[in-house]
Amino acid sequence: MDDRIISAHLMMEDQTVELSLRPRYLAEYIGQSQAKENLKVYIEAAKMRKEALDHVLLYGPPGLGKTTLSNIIANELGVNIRTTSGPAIERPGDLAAILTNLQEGDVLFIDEIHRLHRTVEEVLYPAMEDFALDIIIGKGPSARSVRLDLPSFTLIGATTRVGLLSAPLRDRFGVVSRLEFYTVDELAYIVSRASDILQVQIVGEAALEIGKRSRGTPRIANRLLKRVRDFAQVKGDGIITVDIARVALKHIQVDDLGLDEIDHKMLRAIVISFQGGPVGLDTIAATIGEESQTIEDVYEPYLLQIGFLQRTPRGRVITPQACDHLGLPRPKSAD
Ligand SMILES: Nc1ncnc2c1ncn2[C@@H]1O[C@H](COP(=O)(O)OP(=O)(O)OP(=O)(O)O)[C@@H](O)[C@H]1O
Repeated sequence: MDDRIISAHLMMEDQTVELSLRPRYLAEYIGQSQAKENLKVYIEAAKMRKEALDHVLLYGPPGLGKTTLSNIIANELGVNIRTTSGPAIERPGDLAAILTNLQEGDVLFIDEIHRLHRTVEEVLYPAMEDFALDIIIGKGPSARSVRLDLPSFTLIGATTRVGLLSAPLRDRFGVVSRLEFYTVDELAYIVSRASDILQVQIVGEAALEIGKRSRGTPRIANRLLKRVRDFAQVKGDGIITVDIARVALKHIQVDDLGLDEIDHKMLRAIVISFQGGPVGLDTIAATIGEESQTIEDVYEPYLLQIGFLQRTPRGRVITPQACDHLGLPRPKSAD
């Protein structure tokens, strides 16, 4: 179970708070200017033409706001959104039931779309292309295919692993947007906005401090804010000052770049046990007792982004910056 404070995965405790913090309009959605500007134009154009928006694929590490953006798109279009996920649609019939219940122009949001079963994916192709459902009636030689018209709709697919999408599925998305890690200033803004909604007073510098340690990820920023708020209430007078923020973050063991004990353990293992690498992902995973996939999807992207790890064909290699941050001597491979 992935229950680290700096996990970008959605946790039970996040759910109620996330709902209240979720921006509802593009104007409230901070950052991601490239994706946002383009979507603004496409949404406007679809509304002018009174047509469904082209299908949209959103990809990037977890917690960057794919679900939030999908809800905003539906909201801006003034249509309903139906939310499901790749693994939840077990059979073609399940997808057919969802598709036939959509109304003209609706958004169908499929999270983790890379996990759709092949047989389900095949139902999606004509649905995306022609807004039609091909149903096979009967069995054996007398079987025949009947085409059923569907209302026009927008499929929004979200994935953390775009490389796992089959080419025919990927090709059917007219709009493909990669969500990027957020800057510290953007995260500080998200923290300030969330504090307003939660009615907690926070000073600008404290919001920046939380932003710096949120691994470029709004979900983590909001979670850290909640923990820091607790400290401000119990150890202070309820106001989040920079000192309170620092004390709280120290207590919850998130360092000034947002790394926790497991990140430290992993990076240290690469330096000490594997002389800085290259070392294979599975070996790292076995050494620190985490799943390779979790490391690859959730933790590693940020370490790559801040230049602490490099991916080479022979495995992961530590960088001089990472050694300096950990206070360890640079191995030969890192120089
Ligand atoms: N651009 C943004 N501006 C303000 N808040 C944001 C933004 N993006 C995300 N958030 C906040 O972060 C939380 C997590 O976002 P969201 O659930 O959309 O992430 P996600 O990328 O869909 O994650 P997952 O990959 O787990 O589905 C939201 O509840 C919202 O409060």
